[in-house]
Amino acid sequence: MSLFPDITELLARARADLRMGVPVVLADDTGFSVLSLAAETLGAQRLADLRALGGVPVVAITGRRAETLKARAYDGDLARVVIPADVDMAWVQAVADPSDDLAAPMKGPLMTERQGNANLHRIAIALTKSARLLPAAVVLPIADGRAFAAARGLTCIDHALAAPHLADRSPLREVVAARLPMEVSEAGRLHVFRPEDGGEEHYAVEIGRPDREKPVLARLHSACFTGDLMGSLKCDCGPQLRGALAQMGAEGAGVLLYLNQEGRGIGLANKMRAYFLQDQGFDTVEANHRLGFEDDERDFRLGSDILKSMGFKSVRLLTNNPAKIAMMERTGIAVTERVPLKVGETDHNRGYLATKASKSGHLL
Ligand SMILES: Nc1nc2c(ncn2[C@@H]2O[C@H](COP(=O)(O)OP(=O)(O)OP(=O)(O)O)[C@@H](O)[C@H]2O)c(=O)[nH]1
Ligand SMILES: [Zn+2]
Repeated sequence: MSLFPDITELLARARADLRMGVPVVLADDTGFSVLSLAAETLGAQRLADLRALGGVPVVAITGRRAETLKARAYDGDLARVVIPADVDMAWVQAVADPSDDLAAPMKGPLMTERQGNANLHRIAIALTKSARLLPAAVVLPIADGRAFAAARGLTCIDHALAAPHLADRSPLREVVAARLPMEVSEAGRLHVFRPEDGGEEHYAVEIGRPDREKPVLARLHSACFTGDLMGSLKCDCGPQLRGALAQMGAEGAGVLLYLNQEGRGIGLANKMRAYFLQDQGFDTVEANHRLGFEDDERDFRLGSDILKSMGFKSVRLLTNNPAKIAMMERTGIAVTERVPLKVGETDHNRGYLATKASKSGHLL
């Protein structure tokens, strides 16, 4: 029945709910269900109301965050930290947010759950990540979640339907393309791609009319508000963006994908949290881990999705990142040449570039 929202639509709704601080219900096929809220947007009243339901609420955090907090992650990739009855909102937020880890370390040991199934907690964390919030969810088991959700107008997510969607990217559709004369080339065109799941749109800037049968000069650029637009000296994104476009203009052909994966896929707010940690002495990778993220949360497969839908089969890829080359090759876009893109080293980003080379395998 097409007048009911499908799982993609329900997930989009759940992301919006979590960003606003509204709970969502997660349910599996065994009759187990939980109420889940994003730790970042949890309000004091909702915590009190959650407690009034009875049972033991936990904060589900990633294994990365658990490592920093020295909490035992019995589920491997995540830990279920019990919320003691006598703590307040600030405690929950300190579990999720590393900003005060050094100034006001949490008094441990944190108790983590070992029994039971963490599948719904895993979905809860994945939802907070895809909502670009801190990767931490307050989770409480409830009886008959589907009826609970229906009675309160809450979004209810079915585990079996949601799991494959959260692990994969959503199909993209080209919405529009139009001529865009630019400084580097008057023969520019901007294409806008929209995912089915209500997520971020991505763009392709096509320069000239590249031959689809030959390798095209291409760049997969990830959004960096601070570097691309503000002239930040902390990274090399702005010069890379302009350098890539200039080279395409000079050659008369190329395609630059502008992927809205700000902060290597963690969003601008989390990237700024990472910058706050970097000012405390952590490097770019350590900062991501302390927040509970992996080094790089981007999905480059959508780059090959866009290139293929534009008719390209092979690329000369402007990059220093071997992961991008590997992902293109694995997803059916041949990389005939790596074109190095070394521009914009400053006193401020020298350490950042060195960390990317030593920890993330970037080519110098
Ligand atoms: N989380 C996090 N993201 C950052 C930081 N500095 C820059 N970024 C983001 O990193 C991404 C940079 O991506 P790219 O320019 O594609 O860089 P790359 O993966 O190094 O690959 P190439 O530039 O192709 O060699 C952008 O999304 C930036 O917003 C940081 O310190 N932390
Ligand atoms: Zn940047």
